[in-house]
Formats: sequence, structure tokens, C-alpha cells
Amino acid sequence: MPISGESATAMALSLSLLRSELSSFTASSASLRLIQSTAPLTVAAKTLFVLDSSFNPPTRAHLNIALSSFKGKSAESVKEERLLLLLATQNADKAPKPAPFEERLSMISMFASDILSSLAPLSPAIDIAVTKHAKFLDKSEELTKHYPDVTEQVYLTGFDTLIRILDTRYYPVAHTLEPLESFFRNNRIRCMYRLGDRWGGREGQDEYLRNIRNGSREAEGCRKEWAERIEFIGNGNNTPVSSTRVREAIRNKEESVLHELLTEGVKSWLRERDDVYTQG
Ligand SMILES: Nc1ncnc2c1ncn2[C@@H]1O[C@H](COP(=O)(O)OP(=O)(O)OP(=O)(O)O)[C@@H](O)[C@H]1O
Ligand SMILES: NC(=O)c1ccc[n+]([C@@H]2O[C@H](COP(=O)(O)O)[C@@H](O)[C@H]2O)c1
Repeated sequence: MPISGESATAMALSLSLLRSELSSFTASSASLRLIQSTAPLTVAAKTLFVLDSSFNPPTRAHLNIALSSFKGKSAESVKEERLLLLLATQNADKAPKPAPFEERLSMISMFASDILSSLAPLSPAIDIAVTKHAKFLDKSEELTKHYPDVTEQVYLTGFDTLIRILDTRYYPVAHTLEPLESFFRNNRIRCMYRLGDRWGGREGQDEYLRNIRNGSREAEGCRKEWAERIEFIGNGNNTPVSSTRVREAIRNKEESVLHELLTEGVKSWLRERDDVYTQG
């Protein structure tokens, strides 16, 4: 992990190293590759928190959702847990731009340091990995192989992602949610309310979960029992946060917005490399 006191881009993982890791991963038949860890994988963890994101770039919303995994926990209980920052090189909805994946991995390593600074003296193990799987169902099956001691994976998502996990259009050819049965048998989703009218406010988001719980969506294959595996958590931000808003603020040089939406390490990284989002 980067050490404080150096310039942000020098502290982050070397871009040429990341580029070669990524090209060997792309050329390989592997579906997931671990890039960096703050603690050896020999420490057997029972719970794996997974923050899967485009990290384009990482924001304070990503930080808040990651921190929610560890808030109020003891050093002892955290020993049985790991946090995985997972970058999907194949997104179900988005093209791989504007920031190249090696730049994002470099920012993710800064972001991991920011998480640890926020949690100190607690020091959970954080892994950074890339995957070719776009869907959560496939990611979870792959992670079971990589973390054989883990008994529960907890997916950290926002509301917009929850509704896409539970959208039949991602499950051809039958277009039913039945394939998710094994996912919900073994895993949980911790979902952060997403601010903004687009998501129906907090009430609309609560109602979405209520509809699952009362069985209204069973015809789509969405079992009412799954509601017990989905937990909503409060949003630590007062204004809507998104990577899109950060990219816009970089282009418009809105310093105060960047200060509000970015973590310290990522902000320093982007100060040195704002061309990642201003070129092209
Ligand atoms: N402000 C937020 N509130 C709740 N969840 C969020 C927020 N920002 C991101 N997330 C969640 O974090 C995960 C990764 O998000 P993602 O990288 O797509 O960020 P994004 O800000 O939505 O990206 P973009 O603006 O580039 O579309 C997703 O599950 C998303 O729902
Ligand atoms: N049904 C699904 O499992 C499903 C649907 C849409 C997006 N995703 C994934 O969610 C993650 C976050 O997506 P966005 O970056 O589009 O917010 C990505 O890994 C994307 O591939 C999964």
C-alpha cells in the first residue's frame, strides 16, 4: 500500500506494472485476478465484503459504503473479514472509458489507503482485483473459488445497482430471476439509498424492498425470502454523489465540488493527473 509523504501518483501502483498485469489478464482464460492485498490471503476470513464498481473515479459515496462494513467493529471481529474492491473490465451497461483500467487501478490503490486512514486504528484486509464477469451472479460463483474459507459474501451496492441485479432483462433467454436463487442462498446485499428523485426518494426505495417482501414479484422469479438478505443503509452524503459528477467537476475545474466528493488520496492523484478526464 502507498506510504504517505510522497506524491500521489508516485505512491500509487506503477502504471506500467498495472498495464502489463491487465494485458496478461486479458490474454488469459482467467475470469478474476487479484492485483494487490493489504494482508496475506492466508488469514482465513469468513465474510467477504465486495464493492464492485467502475471506480471512474472512486468517490466519497464509494468510501461511505465501504466504511459501513466496519463501523463500530472490534479489531478482533475484523480479523475474520476482508473487503474486496473489484473492478469489472466488462460492464453490463458501460463502455471501458474515459479512464483506462490501469489508471483506475492506480486510483483504487490510493482509495484503499484512504479507506484505511478513515478506519485507523482498525486495519481490515483489503484486496483489489479485476474481473471479466459483468453480472453479480457470475462474480459470486467466481469468488467462491478464490476465497474457499469465506462462508458469506456481502455485496455493497447502491439502489441503482440493486434494481439492475433484480431486472429480468439481464437473464436471457428465459428472462426470469430464478438463477439468483443460489446467489441469495449464500450471499447478502447491503444497499445504500441513492439520493435524487430519479430513484424515487427513500420512500420509493423502501417500497421497492417491501414489494419483494410481500411477494409481489414472485411471478418474475423474485422470491420474497430474498428481502431478508437485502439490507438498506443510510447515505452518508447530503448531496447526490456520482463519478459522473466528479468527471464533470474536473472538466469545469470546480475545486469545491471535488473537495466535497473525493477522498484525500484520490483527490491528490487526480490533481496530478486530471488529464485522465480532460483529454479526448
Ligand atoms: N451516491 C451513491 N449512493 C449510493 N450508491 C452509490 C453512490 N455512488 C455509487 N454507488 C454505488 O456504488 C457502486 C459502484 O458505483 P459506480 O462505480 O457505478 O458509481 P457511479 O457514481 O454510479 O458511476 P457513474 O456516475 O460513472 O455512472 C454501485 O453499486 C452504485 O450503486
Ligand atoms: N444483473 C447484474 O448482475 C448487473 C446488472 C447491471 C450491472 N451490473 C454490474 O454492476 C456493476 C456496477 O455497474 P455500473 O458501473 O453500471 O453502475 C458493474 O460490474 C456492472 O457490470 C450487474
